[in-house]
Amino acid sequence: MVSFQVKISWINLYLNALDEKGQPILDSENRTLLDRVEFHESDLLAYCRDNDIQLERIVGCIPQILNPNPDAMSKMITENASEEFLYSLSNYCALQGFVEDQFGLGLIARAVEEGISVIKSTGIMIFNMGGRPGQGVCKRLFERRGFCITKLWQTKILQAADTDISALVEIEKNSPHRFEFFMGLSGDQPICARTAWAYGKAGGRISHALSVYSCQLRQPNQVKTIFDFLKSGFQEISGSLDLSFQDDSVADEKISFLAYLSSIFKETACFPYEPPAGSLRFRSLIAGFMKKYHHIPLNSGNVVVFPSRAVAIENTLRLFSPRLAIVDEHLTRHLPRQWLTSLNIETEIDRAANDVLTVIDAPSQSDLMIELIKKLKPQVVVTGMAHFEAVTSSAFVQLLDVTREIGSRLFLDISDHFELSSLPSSNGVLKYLAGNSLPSHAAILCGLVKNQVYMDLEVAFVISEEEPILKALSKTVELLEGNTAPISQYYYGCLFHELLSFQLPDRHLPAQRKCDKSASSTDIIGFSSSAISVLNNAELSLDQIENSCLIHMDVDQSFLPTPFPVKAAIFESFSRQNMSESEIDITTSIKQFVKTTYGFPFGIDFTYADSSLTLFNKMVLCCIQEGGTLCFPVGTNGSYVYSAKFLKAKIVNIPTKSEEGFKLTECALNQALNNVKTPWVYISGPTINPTGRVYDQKEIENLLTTCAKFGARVIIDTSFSGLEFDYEGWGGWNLEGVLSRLYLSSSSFSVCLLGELSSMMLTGALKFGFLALNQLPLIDLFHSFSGLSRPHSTVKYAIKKLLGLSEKKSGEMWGAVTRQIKDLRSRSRRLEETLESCGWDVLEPHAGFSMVAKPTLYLNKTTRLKNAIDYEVKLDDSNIRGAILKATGLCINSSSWTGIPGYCRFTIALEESEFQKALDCIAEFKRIACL
Ligand SMILES: C[S@@+](CC[C@H](N)C(=O)[O-])C[C@H]1O[C@@H](n2cnc3c(N)ncnc32)[C@H](O)[C@@H]1O
Ligand code: MET
Repeated sequence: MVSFQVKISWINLYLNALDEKGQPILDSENRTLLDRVEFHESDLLAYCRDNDIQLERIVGCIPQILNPNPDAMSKMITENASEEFLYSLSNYCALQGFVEDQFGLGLIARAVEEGISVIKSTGIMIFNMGGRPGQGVCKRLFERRGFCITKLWQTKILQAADTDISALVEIEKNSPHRFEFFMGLSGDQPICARTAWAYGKAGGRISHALSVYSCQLRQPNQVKTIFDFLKSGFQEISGSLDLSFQDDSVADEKISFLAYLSSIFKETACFPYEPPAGSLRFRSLIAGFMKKYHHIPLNSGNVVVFPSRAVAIENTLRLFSPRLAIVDEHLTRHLPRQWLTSLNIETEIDRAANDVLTVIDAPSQSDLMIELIKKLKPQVVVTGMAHFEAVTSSAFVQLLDVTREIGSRLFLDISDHFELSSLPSSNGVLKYLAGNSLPSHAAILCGLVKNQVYMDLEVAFVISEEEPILKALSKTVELLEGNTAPISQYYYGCLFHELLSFQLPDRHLPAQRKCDKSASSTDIIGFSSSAISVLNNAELSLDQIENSCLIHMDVDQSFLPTPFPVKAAIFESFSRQNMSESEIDITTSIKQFVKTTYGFPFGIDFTYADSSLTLFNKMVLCCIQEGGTLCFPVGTNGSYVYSAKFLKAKIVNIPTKSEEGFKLTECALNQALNNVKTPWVYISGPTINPTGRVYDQKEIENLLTTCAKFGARVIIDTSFSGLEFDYEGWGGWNLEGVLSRLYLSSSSFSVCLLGELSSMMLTGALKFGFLALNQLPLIDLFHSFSGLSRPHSTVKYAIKKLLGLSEKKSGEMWGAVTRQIKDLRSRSRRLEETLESCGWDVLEPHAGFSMVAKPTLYLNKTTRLKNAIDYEVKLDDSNIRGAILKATGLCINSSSWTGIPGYCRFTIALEESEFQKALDCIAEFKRIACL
């Protein structure tokens, strides 16, 4: 209220508080109104907010029509403001910067948002709401902010004669929205503001609905957390927020996730490292849920997380590479088309030569499935369960028995019967596992596929009680997917957490479980030979040892602070509902991006995945199908090379030289391709990972020209680019001219562009990979491998938004990227200095967050390492990784990973304090090794 109102209100209060004789009127508690009422001058609830007053009730009757003279409202309210102006304040409001302004409800919206921060959890807000915008609009204002509404009263009143409704007419002129008036008090057909205004002008009486809303927050603390976060600079997003759902439990799910996201964005600047098997917290929560709700004694180590059920099934089949697998017909849709044939069963010899896996579809009804298993004797069975069989454990027991007898591995999919509910219905498989341990030949697969808030937001997990299987599955995720999108793990982690906090700690000791007989190990299929060789020899991520904190300079991910626009885009993507196709149409943006960034207007088919590694792997499969040979320059990101080996690709390494910064040259490429029949050349660029060197325009033109000469297929991987230190000096790429020319000269030559936007867009854990293809047979072949971890629509929305922001060569996003590049450059220098002073020879990087160095001082040195056990080791360029890890807890990649003899790899996009610790570790290692 404004100041003169305060004075009038006091007068009114006295008139009400005293009787005719001037004596105080006492209420039942012997108090007067004077003891209970205060008046303060305040812009809406500012007084309460500034004085930390928490309210039980907020009652408001405030203007809901824009002033017909918008300039009037921008005047300061002063003691000597004109009477006319002060009067107008009781009827009109100004634009408030809320989406509800478009209905004149901006002031109400602001009052509600201010109310959220000052109301007590059980408090109630009561508002007089003119029904002119329509009941739907009025209710939505509250509901999308997490309120439930009770209508206390409703009537129809004449439009106040002193209030000009022409602002509403103006709104109707510029939008399809129609307000709701009535002719006289008895009219029951609504008329719009324009008609009402004309009718009123001509002497007619117009009316509108008036309701009294009583509003209460559904999840007060969580909604307060969300708005608290939005107020910390993310105000613009509040227009997108939509917390209303038909079903209360769905609304609660969204509210609790957004509150969780608010708190992590507020507290932490970056997403932490998560192991490939899945976030430790998430896996512990899954295990905790199994323990508390289903009495199955599992721990986080029994759980491996996958991006989706389809990916889990395909990857598992690749790990075992069985001759024959039987897969539930509902689960074969995303398997490679090449597998879905029965033609190979008979011709055992052909099969061995082609190394093709055959998958037979089967109905999930257990008697039919069992019959098929008995007849066909598959090595792997993946099946779900019919609904009528899922309640008791008998069908599961039968499946366990028959697969054990035959010597098949069983993966049982319980996705359709798994409920994330505080009262989960009976589930035969889980009931069985409460009393029996899971036999070694069986594992449980579960996709979380029933999301009603964010359709298709999927994560899957596999449960096993076999250590080697769990380890191998985790490594398979690492090799084929890289990681499971952390944001999806956060989402479901939040749900599990809510369910667990709902339950009292279990005070019963877990029941003794029976140990099931296992199949004899000779009968049962083991991992494929390529899998064994990669799993045993590849330098994959190191397992976090409980309670020890490893420092990861061996992960291709940025742990630098997530900048403001990125947080905003992610939060907004989860705030929304009903996104339109155009808002998540990422292809237009990516097309534009590759055209302006690399001069690559050639893509006709775009595919997206959670990571570029996943897309690369599908390309490897295409290469294998075409009988091609993958050619990697020496000094390629080890993860790519290991994945190609795991997938059994034919591989040729093209030599690179130290004096050329381990860059691929035309000459070396020429020599190598001379001896390869169907070459597929992998080029990481413009920025090369791991060396951090850059190919300039001339260099890439020469390389492409050579590739074209041999009709090679080229995979240009831009995933690590966009953070070049000296952009001006380097000048960027424009491939359009050279490729147009080369495409004319060779028909089998083709270039596909692979990329990932996380590093250059600073999205950290929010990964988004794309692949642009432009040759038809290859496109068809590529799509025969459809089992991809596809980015969720929220990711597409956020990435599209950020791409839009990045296009502007100014503004907050641009500033953040520029700062990041400067920061990485200075870090690369700091690391270089430390390494040089500790006896390493560094190859100075020119871009990105990965660099290589040679441990010259340490090679062939025999060192005594003191750790849990003392041991002596003669250091070389590959065991130095283990030695540094044991001595200091720092993880780097050795030369086995970089492929460059002598050179180890370091990533530098660590959280600042971690980076400093890493530098200390390098110095510490020198002290230890040179004792
Ligand atoms: C229709 S009158 C209602 C008066 C009285 N409260 C009642 O319910 O009868 C609307 C009131 O809202 C007040 N108002 C308008 N904008 C305001 C703001 N930003 N902060 C506080 N009060 C405001 C006006 O001063 C006016 O007293
Ligand atoms: N006379 C105003 C109107 O018609 C009421 C102002 S305060 C809710 O909306």
